[in-house]
Amino acid sequence: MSAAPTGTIRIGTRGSELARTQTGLVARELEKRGATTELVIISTEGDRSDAPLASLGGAGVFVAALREALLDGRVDVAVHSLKDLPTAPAPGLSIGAIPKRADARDALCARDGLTLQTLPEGARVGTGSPRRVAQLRSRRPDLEIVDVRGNVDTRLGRVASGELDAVVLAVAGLDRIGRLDAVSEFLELGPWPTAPGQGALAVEVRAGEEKLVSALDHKTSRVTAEAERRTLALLEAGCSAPVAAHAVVDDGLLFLSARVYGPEHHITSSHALYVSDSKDPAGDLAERVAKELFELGAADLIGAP
Ligand SMILES: NCc1[nH]cc(CCC(=O)O)c1CC(=O)O
Repeated sequence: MSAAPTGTIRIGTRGSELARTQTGLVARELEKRGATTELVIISTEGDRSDAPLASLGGAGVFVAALREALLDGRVDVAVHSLKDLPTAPAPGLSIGAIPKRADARDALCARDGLTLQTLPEGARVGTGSPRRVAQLRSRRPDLEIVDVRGNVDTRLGRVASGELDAVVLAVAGLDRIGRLDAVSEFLELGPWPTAPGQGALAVEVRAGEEKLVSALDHKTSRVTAEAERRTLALLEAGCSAPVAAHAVVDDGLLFLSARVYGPEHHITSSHALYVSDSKDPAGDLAERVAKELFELGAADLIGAP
């Protein structure tokens, strides 16, 4: 592979439509600020294989190939969906920017405009996420939940073909690929909190090269996403754990609510603190919330089969 022309920022992306669109958004923002960019598509084991994700080593396979390309110097920037990034820091790499976050909600995409309430008894609903499975079970124990994976378009196609009655997807992803038309019900974050970091992008660079992208960083998006992800890390739960979290900043106050789902019930903890009262508001708040979740029995729920 030849070196990039001087001054061109090479941005690595997965090949899916959603990934390319997300990367395009970041490229455009960098170009607005005077950079020249080039998209480099990195195909990953997760994209090439139909094997169950868990057998490939989890969602981390999508991330690992991009990180290798960064560390090898094949690309200068990698764009990830923040919720797909493991919470452990990657040696030699750094999240240089978390741009302004999109809608963090999930949506039901059902045939004929059906909602969670109006889906017929025993309807077939597709999702691959243990959190979404737990949420569906708690709202509608009668539904038949079908394990699905693949790109957003593939999942929507299984509803269009009649194989499934509905799928649950992130609003942010649907919006980015122009498929909000498929939504039959927006699921509000109070009753239906979503994955830590959902709706946010992570712009990763080699450590020390943060300046390349730091202009794209959005403070509020970073502190809220970080509070949610720090909670996940403290719970020692991975990206496939049935954990939901939602943080907002309002009038200088950072609110964080996190929920852990078990087979029979869920537990929730919510706290708030003034951002200006702490050197590490996201970390401090996450600690309070995680501590309370442990007191409520989180360890048993996360360990439950
Ligand atoms: N796990 C796949 C994934 N990773 C990021 C998004 C959507 C975009 C986002 O949440 O930022 C999706 C699809 C989905 O969950 O519907």
